[in-house]
Amino acid sequence: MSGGTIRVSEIFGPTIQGEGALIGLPTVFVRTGGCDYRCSWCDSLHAVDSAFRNQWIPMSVETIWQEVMKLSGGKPLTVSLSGGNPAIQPLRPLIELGHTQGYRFALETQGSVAQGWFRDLDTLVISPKPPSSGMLTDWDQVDNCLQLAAGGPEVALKVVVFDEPDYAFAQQAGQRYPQIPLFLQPGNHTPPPPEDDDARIDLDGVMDRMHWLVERVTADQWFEVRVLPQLHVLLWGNKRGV
Ligand SMILES: C[S@@+](CC[C@H](N)C(=O)[O-])C[C@H]1O[C@@H](n2cnc3c(N)ncnc32)[C@H](O)[C@@H]1O
Ligand SMILES: Nc1nc2[nH]cc(C(=O)O)c2c(=O)[nH]1
Ligand code: SF4
Ligand SMILES: [Mg+2]
Repeated sequence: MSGGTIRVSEIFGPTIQGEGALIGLPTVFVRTGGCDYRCSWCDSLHAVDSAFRNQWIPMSVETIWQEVMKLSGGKPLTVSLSGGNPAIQPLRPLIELGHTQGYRFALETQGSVAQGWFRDLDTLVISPKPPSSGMLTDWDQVDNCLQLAAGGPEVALKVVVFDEPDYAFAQQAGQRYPQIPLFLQPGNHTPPPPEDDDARIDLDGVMDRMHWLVERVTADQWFEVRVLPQLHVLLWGNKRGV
């Protein structure tokens, strides 16, 4: 066994990456269990809420890798590491193993925990949490994440926006990191678990927020930002495993 075990909520795919910088790219997801945050609107509570802890399996790197290989048919692709907060798991050995076989790794995190192995990633997406989440962003930690990633992965920022205060927060993020591509993503209202498979998100609300966001950034002549919906949410709602 190489390294410690990783707490896994689910492994699924291939599907397409539905969000941000890699939108549309075929990918296999490894979703880790456990998060140091609890956002009011988290759409992945099954990987956050300790009520689901019994569904998080401690897996060896080898077992995870077998599953990724099976799902991808052994053909290298980008593995998306999400959660929960994947940054609290010992992921370095998994990334090292996958790289030896030509796979790439994109990791999604809120930027609250920085790891030395961020530099080994191919893509790092930091998604600082706006006021509507109820969480407080520690920008020093986001800085640490970016410092540890320097010279390594492509980095992008992604901010979920539900309302005007969230939009102002996103503008601050853009001003703080003018060199880093910034993606704005309208929030969705997901019904809480155990509803999953067919649970309907408020698609009309998502579309309204998307329209509003486009109007907002164009009226502000904010021409550096990118506005994208969650493509997988438009296609499948909050269904798991896609
Ligand atoms: C479930 S999180 C897991 C990774 C990490 N904990 C994070 O928040 O970046 C993956 C992405 O989904 C976004 N997200 C979570 N709930 C959402 C919602 N209700 N609407 C839109 N995006 C959401 C997060 O902001 C993050 O960018
Ligand atoms: N297709 C697809 N794209 C995604 N992008 C981010 C996701 C996530 O939940 O982290 C996600 C997800 O769950 N599915
Ligand atoms: S940080 Fe990410 S996984 Fe954790 S509660 Fe917030 S959106 Fe959910
Ligand atoms: Mg999701």
